[in-house]
Amino acid sequence: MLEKVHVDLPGRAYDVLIGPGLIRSAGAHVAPLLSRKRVAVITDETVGALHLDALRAGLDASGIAMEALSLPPGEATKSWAQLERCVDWLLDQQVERRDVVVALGGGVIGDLVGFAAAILRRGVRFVQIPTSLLAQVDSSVGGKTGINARQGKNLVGAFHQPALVLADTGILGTLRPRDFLAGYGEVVKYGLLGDAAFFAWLEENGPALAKGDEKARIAAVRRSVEMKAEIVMRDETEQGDRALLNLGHTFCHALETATGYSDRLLHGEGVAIGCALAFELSARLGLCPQEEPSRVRAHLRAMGMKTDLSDIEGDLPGAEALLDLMGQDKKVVDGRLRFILARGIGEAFVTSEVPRDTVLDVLRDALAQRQG
Ligand SMILES: O=C(O)C(=O)C[C@@H](O)[C@H](O)[C@H](O)COP(=O)(O)O
Repeated sequence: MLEKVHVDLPGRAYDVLIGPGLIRSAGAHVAPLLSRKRVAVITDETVGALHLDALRAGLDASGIAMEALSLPPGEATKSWAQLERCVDWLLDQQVERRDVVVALGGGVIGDLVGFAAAILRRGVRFVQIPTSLLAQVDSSVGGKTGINARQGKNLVGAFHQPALVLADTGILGTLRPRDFLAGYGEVVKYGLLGDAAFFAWLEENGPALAKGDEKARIAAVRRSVEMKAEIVMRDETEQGDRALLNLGHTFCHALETATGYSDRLLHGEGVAIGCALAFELSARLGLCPQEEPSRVRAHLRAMGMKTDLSDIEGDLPGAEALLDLMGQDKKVVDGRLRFILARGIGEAFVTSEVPRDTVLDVLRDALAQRQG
């Protein structure tokens, strides 16, 4: 029942293995990468309590010793302070250039540990063992690593590809429903950006997938990773096409900064809301019929997901302030915002031809609904 997606980057090719039981069999997959039989694992306290013993047993079965560091869970861990802590600990463990660091956790741990590996001794290999749906379908693949800065999300980082990704779908059942659905926001993104048939499949199979249908989960993770791998192989460092993977993220990152990277809004929830706003903006600009954003929203609602700004509790800044936060987006060129818009479901494209006033109108209307 194991699926494999190969990310074929010259000199940095790697496999993404997808299926149940991969943590318990991790040793067999990691062993070929090792020059000595030990690894340094970094995780968070929640994931560590659930999966560290299984990983230790899985490595031990292949004679691999492990040392582990557990960090606090949550987006606030993607910080300078925790980066320093990781690097300091890895140096204390005398991790050498030919060793392998393992990131066991969700997107926060994968991004942070990947960045620590990228700068440790100018680059050490790392293995991603993503434990959230979001990390399995998105952040563990493609080599974007980094931390957040006071000025915005993911503003400090490096491209550093993993040497292997083990996406153990058997453990997705340990996720809180809220975290599972947040990850599903990224799954929907793939259908919206480039595969209308996949989006239609999600409309039909999303509810079963959320309830725990293992076959549907594997199929969704596989298709998402396949789409991500295709785009990353075309454009590893986001000079062009890779920006498509940022659908919904310009809005999302501004909202995450506005809500202080807190529990008020999980990253995947922001992506879902951001995708709905990107489709709304596309319809306002006459790029697609109004039925398209309505269909996007209908699916997110049917899945019980956050869909609109009115689903975010507490205060939000005004439209102008949100637009200012978007100005920190990494896609900005010569001070001009670039958006991922769509001519329809599955037909996204990158453009900087977006009038500021139309974006403000969309934001103002979305904010007005919160009062309504
Ligand atoms: O891998 C990519 O490329 C993506 O844009 C995937 C995003 O879903 C992901 O959240 C990424 O970390 C955001 O990248 P950023 O460059 O906008 O920080």
